Amino acid sequence: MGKGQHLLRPFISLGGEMWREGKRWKWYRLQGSSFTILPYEDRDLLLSDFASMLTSSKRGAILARKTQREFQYSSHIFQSFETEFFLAARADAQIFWFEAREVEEPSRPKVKKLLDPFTLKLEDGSLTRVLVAYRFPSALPEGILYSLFSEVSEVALLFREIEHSKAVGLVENARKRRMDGERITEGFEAQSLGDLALRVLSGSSLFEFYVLFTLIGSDAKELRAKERRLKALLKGYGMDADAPPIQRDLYMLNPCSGIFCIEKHFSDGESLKPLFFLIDEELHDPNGVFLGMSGTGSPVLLDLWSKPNLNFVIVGITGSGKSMTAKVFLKRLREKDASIPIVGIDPESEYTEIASKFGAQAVEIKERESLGLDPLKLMREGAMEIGQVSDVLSEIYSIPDALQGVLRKELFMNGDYSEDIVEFASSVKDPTLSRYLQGIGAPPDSYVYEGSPPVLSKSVVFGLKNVRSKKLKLLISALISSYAYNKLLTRAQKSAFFVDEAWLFMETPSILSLFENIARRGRKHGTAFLYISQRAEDLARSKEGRTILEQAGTVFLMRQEPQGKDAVKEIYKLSDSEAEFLVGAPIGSGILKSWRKRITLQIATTEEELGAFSTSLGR
Ligand SMILES: Nc1ncnc2c1ncn2[C@@H]1O[C@H](COP(=O)(O)OP(=O)(O)OP(=O)(O)O)[C@@H](O)[C@H]1O
Repeated sequence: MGKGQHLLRPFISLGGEMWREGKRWKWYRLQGSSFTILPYEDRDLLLSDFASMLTSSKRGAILARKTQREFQYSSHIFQSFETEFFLAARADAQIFWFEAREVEEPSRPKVKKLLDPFTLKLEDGSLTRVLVAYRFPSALPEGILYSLFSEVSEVALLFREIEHSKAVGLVENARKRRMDGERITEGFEAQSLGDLALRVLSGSSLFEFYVLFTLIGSDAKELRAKERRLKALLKGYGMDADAPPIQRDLYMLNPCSGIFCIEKHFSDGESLKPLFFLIDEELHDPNGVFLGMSGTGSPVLLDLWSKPNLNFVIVGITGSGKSMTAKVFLKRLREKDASIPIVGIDPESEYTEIASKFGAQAVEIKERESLGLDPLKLMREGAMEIGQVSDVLSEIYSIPDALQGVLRKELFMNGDYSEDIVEFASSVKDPTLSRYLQGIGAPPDSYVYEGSPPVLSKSVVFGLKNVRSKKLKLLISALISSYAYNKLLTRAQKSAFFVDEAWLFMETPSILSLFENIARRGRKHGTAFLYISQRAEDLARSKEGRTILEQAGTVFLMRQEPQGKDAVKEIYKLSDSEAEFLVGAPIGSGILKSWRKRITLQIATTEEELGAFSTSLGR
């Protein structure tokens, strides 16, 4: 379209008033949220807040601004985007939505000159063009404006409440004219007029509103390309926008230039809900560990200790990037604070090779090696409770329910009189129970119990790949985690305990519940519990597994099997599209849910990390 035609557009009209009434504005910074991946009920709440904020502000502007930033981790620079949201409202309005915080008017580069009627040159040398939406379809998908951020540097919604008596007159008039078959020119096409009239007549506020898009380019070519792409995007939604020749005013969020104003559009608060755009995916815990980039390109910083619950669950199919996530997290955690001890249970010995990267000692456990993990001694040291010892032994030695009470009683009565668990097993009076416990005194199990336990320095990862028997793997994991937790973590102020391949334990509820117990006690000692697993759907089937999944303050959901997605969908109340997203999630990405926040996340690794932390298969 030739530029001259802009002047003929019907959306500049005469009769403007000053929009911004001098200096009686207050600016607020508003908090965005990851609207698009929230459950429907949470979205509805946000939309209602949005409508309430408009109604209470009465007149103002909501502004979203995207800035490209460089984010540095170590010596690596990552390109990131930050979206900031502002509200300009009348000084007497009470604003408390979206964590509104009063701020100075956000500074922007000043206009240097008008290059042509549709292009501004800014002080920083960039070129700017402000487009105004002049056609809206009768139904808009929610969050639409947010989807335009790929092209647009700023989105602004200017709104002004129409005095009620005037509003009633306006909608009545428009309705009459429509009934008379007259063309509606005043922007009522955004919603069904009948509904709007009803709502306005029953007391809803009517707003005059404008939607502005600010494009910024380093030169005319880039600006033109952005404008073309934006218009194409808008067309897809049945919207049109163009640049009117009052660019200086529009840049200052003023829809009028002297007596010229851009064409008015009207809506009530309810119908403005789809224009909600306070959307970003940000998780910036102060002092958090850098994990990667959110879906909106913002760096994600996670501080587990700032959450009311320190558990961190990472679930995804094999190869989705779970261990990479855990390794990167642990390494960067230690870089931030070298005093944090880490204990890890590593059934496939994936971490032992690289344990030094997060300052941990690697203990590779072999099957016929004295480990000194005597449950009686652990009990005496306070690392395990009688109930836990009895549950673990019952499961490992397949003791029938009827005899479990007997075992517990024996432990209670005679535990203290036996030197060690082998002696205890041979002194058990009940002959049937005694038969079940025979394995305790014979190899290979006896190796687990005899000798002295490993001397542990500050942090340790136990690799269990060489323990082939699943039963022994489970037994050793249970005992060694209790031992190490008690030795290393209970005295620290902050610590981390991780279990990879946690699905291995799903058939042994006693061990899961031991972990769960560590997680629960961990809160008191500041122990962050990382629980890394495939097969979330299988885990969710056991009571203990489900508790761990449900109660984690932070969860990273990575790629899921099509047939397995339903469990995570149900537990974490995911929408259909989120569940679908997880089925196709690329390596290293997924949905991170941390306390009240929910974002999509791509784990960012440096070359060095990728090289060091990839499994041989991955490499
Ligand atoms: N964020 C990432 N960026 C790039 N590549 C990655 C990322 N995460 C993982 N990978 C690659 O994918 C491979 C598999 O990842 P990883 O071992 O973490 O998967 P996993 O989910 O733990 O699998 P398993 O359950 O089999 O242990 C890695 O070896 C690495 O090469």
